[in-house]
Formats: sequence, C-alpha cells, structure tokens
Amino acid sequence: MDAPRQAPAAAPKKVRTPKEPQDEIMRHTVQAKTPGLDKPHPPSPDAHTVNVPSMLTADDLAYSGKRQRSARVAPAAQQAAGECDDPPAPPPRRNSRGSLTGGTTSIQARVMAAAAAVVPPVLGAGATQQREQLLPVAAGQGVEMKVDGHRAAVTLSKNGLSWSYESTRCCCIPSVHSESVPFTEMLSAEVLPPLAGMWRLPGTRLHRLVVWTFRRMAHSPAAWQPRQLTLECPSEATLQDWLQRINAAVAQQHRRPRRLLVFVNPFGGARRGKKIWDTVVRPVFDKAGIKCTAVETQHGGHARALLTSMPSDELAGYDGVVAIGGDGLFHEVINGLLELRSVPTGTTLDQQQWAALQQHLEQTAAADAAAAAAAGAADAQAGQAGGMQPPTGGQQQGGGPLVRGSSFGLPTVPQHQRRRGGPQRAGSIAASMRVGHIPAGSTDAVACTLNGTRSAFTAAMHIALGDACPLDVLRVDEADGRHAFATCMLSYGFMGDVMVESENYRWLGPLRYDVIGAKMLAANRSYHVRVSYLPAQSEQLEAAGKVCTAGCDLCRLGQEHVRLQRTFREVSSRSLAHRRSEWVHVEGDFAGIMLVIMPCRSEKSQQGVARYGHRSDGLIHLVMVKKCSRLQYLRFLLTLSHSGLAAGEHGFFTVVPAVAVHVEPVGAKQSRWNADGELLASNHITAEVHRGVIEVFARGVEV
Ligand SMILES: Nc1ncnc2c1ncn2[C@@H]1O[C@H](COP(=O)(O)OP(=O)(O)OP(=O)(O)O)[C@@H](O)[C@H]1O
Repeated sequence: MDAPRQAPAAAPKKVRTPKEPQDEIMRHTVQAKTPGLDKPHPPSPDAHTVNVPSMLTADDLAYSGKRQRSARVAPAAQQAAGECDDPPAPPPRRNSRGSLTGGTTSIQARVMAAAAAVVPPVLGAGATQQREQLLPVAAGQGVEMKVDGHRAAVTLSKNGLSWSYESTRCCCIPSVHSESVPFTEMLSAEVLPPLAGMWRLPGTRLHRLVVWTFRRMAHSPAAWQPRQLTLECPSEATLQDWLQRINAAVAQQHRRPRRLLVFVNPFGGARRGKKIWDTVVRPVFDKAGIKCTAVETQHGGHARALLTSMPSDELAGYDGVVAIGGDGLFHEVINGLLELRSVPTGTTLDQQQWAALQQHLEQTAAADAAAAAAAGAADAQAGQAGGMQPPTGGQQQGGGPLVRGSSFGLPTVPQHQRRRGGPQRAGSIAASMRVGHIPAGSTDAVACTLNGTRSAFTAAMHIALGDACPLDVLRVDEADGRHAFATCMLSYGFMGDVMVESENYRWLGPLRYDVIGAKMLAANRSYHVRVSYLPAQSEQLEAAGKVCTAGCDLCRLGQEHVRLQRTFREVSSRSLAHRRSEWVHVEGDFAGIMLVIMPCRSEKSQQGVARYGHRSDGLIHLVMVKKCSRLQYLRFLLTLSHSGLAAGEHGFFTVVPAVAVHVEPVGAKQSRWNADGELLASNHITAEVHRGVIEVFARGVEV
C-alpha cells in the first residue's frame, strides 16, 4: 500500500514560491482558471452527452456545464420536515426512475394549482402562450422561469431554491416534479448573458442564473455528481437580485473553509493525483471561492515535514489541510498535525501513575504465571499448540504493557519549540484545523469510510461545503521511544507481512495486495505474541450493533472531544491508569493481530473490516486470529470481505472492543506492524485510542 516511513530529512523551512525553478509547488487562488471549466457551457444540441475524462470515473466528473441524468429529485421531504419554508408542492410519489411524481389523473390540475399558488394568475394563465415574455413577480413569492429547460414556478426562500414543473416523460402521461436545493448544498451562483443564436430573436432571449451544486445518484446517494442548475428568465434585474441573495446566503455558511493547504501525491495509486487536482478538485474549490496553496509532494514524509516545520503564522492562515492521494498521505497529514499537538505538558503525577500501572501489570503477570503453572501441564501444552493463554511472568519483556523508553506521557522535545508563540500556539492552531481526503490511492479506505465512495468530486464537495465530523485516532508508542498516530488500522502478522512484501511489487499497482495476499496465505505464518488489552466499559458498548452512517448519534458525541482534547494525551493516560486492574492478558501463537479504529470500508470490504465500527466511538476493535489452517484463514478473510467482523468469539478468531492494547512479540520469529499502510520500526507497541481528536471534512455515509 505505502512506502516505508522515511525520516523527514531536508524538509524545506517554508513553502516555496512559484518563481522557484522546480514546479513542486503550485500556488493557486480562486481566480485560477481551468480550461473548459471556468465558465458554464451554454446548452447545446449535444447537451446530454457527458465528456468523461479518460482517466476519471463517472463519479469524478467536474462541472462540465452539461446535464447529467439519473438525478434523485429532491427534498420534498425537506418541506414536510419543515426544513424548507417554500410553498407546499403537490404530494409527490416516486416513479420507476426515482423521480417524484404525482398521480396520473389529477396531475394537470395539481400543477395548475401549484402554479397558481406561487405565480400570479395572469402569469400562470398566460404561461403557455407567452413563454419568453414572462415578467417575474416579486422575489420570494414564486417566479415562472425555466429550470434546466423545464418551465417551472420557482421560489427563493430563506432556505434555498425550490420549484415544481410538469413533465411528460413517461408515455405522454404528464407528471409533476418538485425539487429544491438548499443554500447549504450550493457552492455559488453567477448570472450569465442571454444565449444568442439565429433562432432566438432579440427581446425573446432569456438571461441565465447558474447555481453550482451537486445531485445525488438515485441508486447510490453517497456518490454525488456535479450539477449546474440553470434558471432562465427574461428579467436580468430579477436574476441579479437572486444572485445577490444566493451568494449572500452561501457566504453565511460559516463552517466553510476559505483557505486550504493541499498536498498532492503524484505517485499514489494509479498516479492520478495531479490530474484529479486539476480537473476535479480545483474547479470545485474555485466555484466555492476557496483559496488554495497546492504542494506536490517530492518524497515520502514530505507533507509531514512541511506541516511540522511551517511557521505558526503561516499555518494559522489555513482553515484546513487536504491530502490528495491514498491512505498513506492522509496518515502523513494526520501525523504532522498531531505531532504539533503533542505538547509536552506531562506532569510528574502522570509518570508516577504510569509507573504504578507498569508495576501492577508485572505483579498481575506473575500471578497469572503462577495460576497457569497450577493449572497443569495440559494447559501449558495447549498454549504451545497455539491456544490463547494468559501470559507468563517469566517470559515478560519490557515490564508489562508499557513500552520501556516510550514517550507515552513523557515530555518530548518537539522541533517546533523555537517557534514564535511556542508549541502551545502551534498545537492550538493544529487542533483547530480540519483534514480532508481526496481519494487518489490504491485502497482509499479513509474516503470509503468517511464518504461511502471513492469519488473525488464527492470528497471535494464535502470539503467545499464545510462538512465536519470527528475522527478517532490511535496513538501508538513504540519500544524505541518513537510514536505514531493511526486512523484506520494497525496490523501485525498476515497484514504486516503483506505490507512488507508488497512494497517490492509496487509496480503491480493495487493488484500487488491480491498477489502478495495469496502468497502469504500459502505461507500460513504465525507468530508468538503476548497481548494485553483494556476492554471497553459497558456504557461504551451501547451502540454495539449499529452501523455508522451520516448523522450517527454516537459519532456526534465524539464532536465534544474535538474541542476538549487539545492536549489529549494526559487526559486519557490518567483515566487508563485508574483502570489498571482491568487489563486482560492473552498469549499464544497468532496468525494475525489487528487493531481496527474505524469501519475501514473499501472495495475489498464493502461492509467494513469492523462492521459496527464508527468514525468516533472511542473504541479499538481488537481482532486476534489464532494460528490456524490455510482454509480457516481464508474463511476469516472472506468473512472480513463479505460481512465485516463483529465483536465476539468466532472459534479461531476473537474480536474484542478495547480502549488500549499492548502487544509484545515473544521469540525470534517476528512480523512487522503496519499502521495505515506505514511500517513501524518496532514490534513492541502500546496503543491507545483517543476519541474524536481530529476533525475531518466529511459527514459520514449517506444512505
Ligand atoms: N512524491 C512522492 N514520492 C514517493 N512517495 C511519496 C511521495 N509523496 C508521498 N509519498 C508516500 O507514498 C506513500 C503511498 O502514498 P499513498 O498512500 O498516497 O498511495 P497508495 O499507497 O497507492 O494508496 P493507499 O494508501 O490508499 O493504498 C505514502 O507513504 C506517502 O508518504
């Protein structure tokens, strides 16, 4: 998946200017034009064709100015729910296309009634005869216009635009369609001059108001498509008035970013990063009026090094950081920001508490060893055969679940200490930043989990619309004193081996994971490890069995932690120390150990690796797969791929919700830890989950 972690050596002190010879940095502002995308295309005879860039998927279409089909006609339900104060539209039903439609007998009456309700009688009655000469009525009461070519009564309310129109698409039976687009889903609007043409006489030409927004696909609401909503009307004054009101309402969406720092990995996945930036993301940010500084990464660790060495004042100029690449680049950005936040505010008390915990665990391990010895030789035999056994104190290395020399809870000397305002300022700026991920990698589990799709356009829209949700982070302390942060998954054994091997086969692209996976399955390796974990408390398991979707209540609770946990380390370590008697110890031969933090959905695992995992539930889904046959491991992989893993004992593998985990390899035969696709240097780790410490530009999977 990713390259091994590299030391951020020779990182530039600050972002270079465009005048510098290499084009590693592309600075763009909103005014930057993208050929073919900077202005809307006029409707043309081929207006229904969609020009798909050869390297992009249909979902990645940027604003092309051409109408897309298969729209989900929208939110009449919003009106019912009171979210929209537009005039009530006729009660709709869904037809086979997913469009809202009225009944067959009274449709004409309904559309006339709807039109009469919003359009003055003289305009409504004369509409069919005087198509191009209609005068708009006062804004807010309904104006007869053409919306995407359909004659409709349009209302601009305090929530957005709504309209209804008659259509005879199906067997000449007319039906009424109602749609609305709230301001929260608009990027911006602009007024365009009337279309000129031989067939349009002067005086009958219509002025155009274009609203940049998106539409949901009927079969997959999570995947969005660009939409250029065009309102046509003979009165330019009306459209100018509406333009002001729409753009003013959009400007009031206070959570939208204004300036972003964008990292583009040109070598991630199928090497589409730069193309996706140019053709999909930049046009969206352009329409949303977002100023960007785009940096093309030069090597692994470049993004992280830039973030951690950037002066606080410059960092403070951004509302967020966007990673265009795979999960590896997202991991780098998260690590850079959290590195800034790892302010050394640890106290003596914390260290004492940790020392006490360490001592207690050594005692517990000794007691367990005594109990195991008393249980007799049969159990000991089973332990050697690969069963999960309590650890024996005699074999304990490193003195229990805490890694010796770990920086966990201990002061470190961050490189940003010399900065103006000190580390506290840099940490506080980093804490206020949201992180966005535009999928352009091999797996893109982060994007699939956050947005439910690998569509770069959808991810860019979530960023531009200012969506926000909290994300859990796993802090991993290695025995050699280093630490790292992971947001997806930490794995040892099978997944670690696949990671190590697949780095030599990068030229195979995403296929490398399948090829090396098959090789590792055939090798059927297992490793002797000692696992200690702190199980989740019962109140943390309330949402067990609930799938994480957009608006998930559990994840919303995690939002509180984003604000609270600016210096998150000590809060958590103290609470762990208070629960020191609850640690559970297991030892044995394992084919794989996985610490799953988010659902980790991907094309290979549609339901997610942890089926009931959440973006921000404060839990680690600890998966322990005992030494087993190849067939059993294949079964495990199929379960993971088809239905995802749920908590419980499943024969040869176990899934336990936990909040902290310590893993210590025993013996010479060892695998490597794979943290979100990055290989860790040490195999002896302590990991602890921090709930909702980082905020991402996402809203969860819409269903
Ligand atoms: N210019 C670069 N040259 C080489 N490696 C880079 C460069 N920029 C970033 N990297 C590193 O490449 C690794 C892989 O990148 P990324 O995750 O974006 O793609 P991927 O591995 O193909 O996708 P996924 O993680 O979804 O499988 C990351 O560890 C990242 O740090």
